[in-house]
Amino acid sequence: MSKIATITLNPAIDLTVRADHFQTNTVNRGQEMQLDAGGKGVNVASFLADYGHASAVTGFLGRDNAAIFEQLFAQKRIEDAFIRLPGQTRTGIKVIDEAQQQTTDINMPGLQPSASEIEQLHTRIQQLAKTCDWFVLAGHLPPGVPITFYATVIEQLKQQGKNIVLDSSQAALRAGVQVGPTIIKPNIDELQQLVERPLHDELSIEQGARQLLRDTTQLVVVSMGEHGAMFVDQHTTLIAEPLAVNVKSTVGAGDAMVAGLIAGLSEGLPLTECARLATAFSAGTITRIGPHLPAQHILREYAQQVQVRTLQPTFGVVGE
Ligand SMILES: Nc1ncnc2c1ncn2[C@@H]1O[C@H](COP(=O)(O)OP(=O)(O)OP(=O)(O)O)[C@@H](O)[C@H]1O
Ligand SMILES: O=P(O)(O)OC[C@@]1(O)O[C@H](CO)[C@@H](O)[C@@H]1O
Repeated sequence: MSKIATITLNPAIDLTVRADHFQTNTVNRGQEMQLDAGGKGVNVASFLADYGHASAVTGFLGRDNAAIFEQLFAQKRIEDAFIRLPGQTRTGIKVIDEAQQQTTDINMPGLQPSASEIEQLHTRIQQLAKTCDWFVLAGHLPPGVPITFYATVIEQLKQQGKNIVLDSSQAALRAGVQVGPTIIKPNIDELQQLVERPLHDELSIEQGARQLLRDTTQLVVVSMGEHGAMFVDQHTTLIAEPLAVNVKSTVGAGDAMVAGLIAGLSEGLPLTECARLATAFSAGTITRIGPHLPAQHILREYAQQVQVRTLQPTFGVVGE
């Protein structure tokens, strides 16, 4: 079975507050509150562990509040290859409103690593490359890290024949996309930023996603929230409809999709089945708070329920 490494330069302790009928500029009353170790790559590793896949995590963790992460890694047998920095990992505020089915995020900038700590991380990634076949590069870069960080790592890992999934945003995503990671997982906002135009319907989203394909980028997965997800490769465009579940929190829904996709691909499943499994992982996490999934047999049942349809691909339309 493939071993997977996730790289999170800017993890977060997610403070989720449920405040139904949440409104800005007024006093809100909360109903429940929970703290979880989070950040995109941490979530991906946590979901993979729930499904029985071994993984390693790296990036930067603040030494002063690392305990919540260390507990998660120990509980789920995730290899902890994080570099410790002085200070505290950022906190991410997540306000969930079950009544209006809304999630509001406030993400802080995070701890700034020094140049030598960034160098240490490059070395750590090279060490992980000795045992891992899949690399997930995920999340916003912290202050002080060059926006070309992901691009540099992708180029190195590609030369070593690794599979790389990129899930980031803004300039770091743009730079990373240019060097051709194996898979890119933008949401609609991120895809719009990349192609610099509004994407209003399935056809325009498909054209935008197809623009990112190249020799080395074999698959673009566009997550579309309550509208499901689009899977675009050289030959096919699939749309996986979301499952009708009772949504508690959508935090980490995209990370679950990345985890499900890798689980499917490393099992050698065809794209349609990968799309089903990825959607099942997302459905499994949005029914709860925190980066956790239901048991494997429930995920497999969910996967069987996911409707996947084919969209007629529009080869060559954009950029002609
Ligand atoms: N309200 C919803 N109802 C049903 N399924 C949902 C809903 N929101 C998200 N999903 C499922 O989760 C998947 C990923 O969601 P989304 O597009 O919100 O990811 P994302 O923006 O990358 O999330 P994050 O960055 O928080 O991980 C969707 O493709 C869909 O299958
Ligand atoms: O600031 P970034 O790195 O873009 O996103 C961070 C974050 O919102 O992503 C995860 C959900 O995907 C959360 O656990 C975490 O707080």
